[in-house]
Amino acid sequence: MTITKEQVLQALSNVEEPDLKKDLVTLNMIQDIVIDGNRLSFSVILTTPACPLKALIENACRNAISHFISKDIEVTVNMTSRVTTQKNTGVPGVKNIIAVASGKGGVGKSTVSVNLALGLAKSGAKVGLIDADIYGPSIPIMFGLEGARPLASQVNGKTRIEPIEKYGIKLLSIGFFTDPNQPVPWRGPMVSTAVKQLFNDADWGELDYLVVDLPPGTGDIHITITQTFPVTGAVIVTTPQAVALADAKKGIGMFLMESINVPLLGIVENMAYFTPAELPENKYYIFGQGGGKKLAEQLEVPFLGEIPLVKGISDSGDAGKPIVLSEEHELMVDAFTEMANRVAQQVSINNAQVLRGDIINN
Ligand SMILES: Nc1ncnc2c1ncn2[C@@H]1O[C@H](COP(=O)(O)OP(=O)(O)OP(=O)(O)O)[C@@H](O)[C@H]1O
Repeated sequence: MTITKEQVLQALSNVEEPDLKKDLVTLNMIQDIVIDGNRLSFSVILTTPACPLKALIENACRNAISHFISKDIEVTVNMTSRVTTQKNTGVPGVKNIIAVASGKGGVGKSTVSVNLALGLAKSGAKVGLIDADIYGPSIPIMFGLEGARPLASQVNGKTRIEPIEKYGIKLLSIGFFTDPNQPVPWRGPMVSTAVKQLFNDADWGELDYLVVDLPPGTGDIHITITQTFPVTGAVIVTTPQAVALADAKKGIGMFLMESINVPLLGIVENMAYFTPAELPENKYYIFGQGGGKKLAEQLEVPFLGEIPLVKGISDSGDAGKPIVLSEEHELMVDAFTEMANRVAQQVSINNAQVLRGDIINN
C-alpha cells in the first residue's frame, strides 16, 4: 500500500486542537512526516511541553489515520514541543519577540510582562525580558534587583553586555544603567540608541521568546523597536474602565499602522475584578465588566484573559518575587499561567500562518 504526505495531512486536518478550535494542519502542528511502506511516523508540535491535552491529541491522530486512510498502517506519533519562529528577529538566537504595550500608564503592563515571561518559562521555554520603559523602569524592583549592574566587556572593540539571570529568565532593564533617584533627561535619539543596545549588544544566547515591556502610550521607543526588529506580535494590556479601553484602542491602532505592522497577539484585561483573599470565589467588577473582551471582539483580536485585582499581585511585585512563582495564590497563578499559554498559542498560530505550506513542499 502506498500512501502520500498529502493523504496524511488530509486525514490529520480532521483533528482539531481542542483549545484553539482549529485543525492541527492549519496550525502547522504536524511536522517531520516519514513514510516507509505501511509504516508512518510524524511529529505533533505542541506549544507547551506541559500540554494537558497531549494524550487526547495523540489518540485523535491515530484514529484519523486509521479511519481516513487504513487500519493497516503502523503509526508512530512523536508528541513534542518546539517553539516555532517565522522570520529572523534581528537578534541572533532569538526566535520570537513579544512586545507588551498599553495605551495608558499604570494599567499593569510591567506586571503582565514579568508574569508572562515567567509563565512562558514555566512551560519549559527559554525566555528573556527587556524593560524598555525608559522613563519608569520597574522590572529591577519586581525581580528584587535594585542596584544590580550587568557585566559589560569589550570584545573585538564591541561592547558585550551580560543579561542578569533570575528565576530562569535573562533580564536587561534600562534601569540597570540609570540612577533610580534621578529623572532620565534623554532626547529621542539617545533613547533610541540606548534601547537598541539592549537588543544588539547583549549576549541573549538561544531564546524562544524575548518579552519586551514597552513604555505606556505610543512614542519614539515603540517606533524604534518595531522598525528595527521584526516583532513577532504585541500583547495589549488594559483595565476595564472606558478611558483605559479608549487608550488601548489607540495603542492597537499604532501596531496596525502600515509603517509599523506588528500582528496583535491579543488583549489582556488586568484588574478585571476585585477578589478578597479570604473569599476568592467572590468577584466584584468595580471598574465595569467585560470591557476588554468586548474590545477584543470588536477589533477581532484574541482575548488572552482576565487578571483579577488582588493585593497579593502588588505585594509580590514590590517584594521582588512575581506572583506566578508563588505556591499560595492559586487563582492568580492560574490566571497568569493560562494567559502565558494563550500567548504561546497565538505566537504559534501566527508563525503557522506564515509557514503553512512548507511541509508539503519539503
Ligand atoms: N492585577 C493587579 N492586582 C493588584 N495590583 C496590581 C495588579 N496589576 C498591577 N498592580 C499594581 O499596580 C501598580 C502598577 O503596575 P505596573 O507597574 O505593572 O503598571 P504599568 O502599566 O507597567 O505602569 P507604568 O505606566 O508605570 O509603566 C504596581 O504597584 C502593581 O503591583
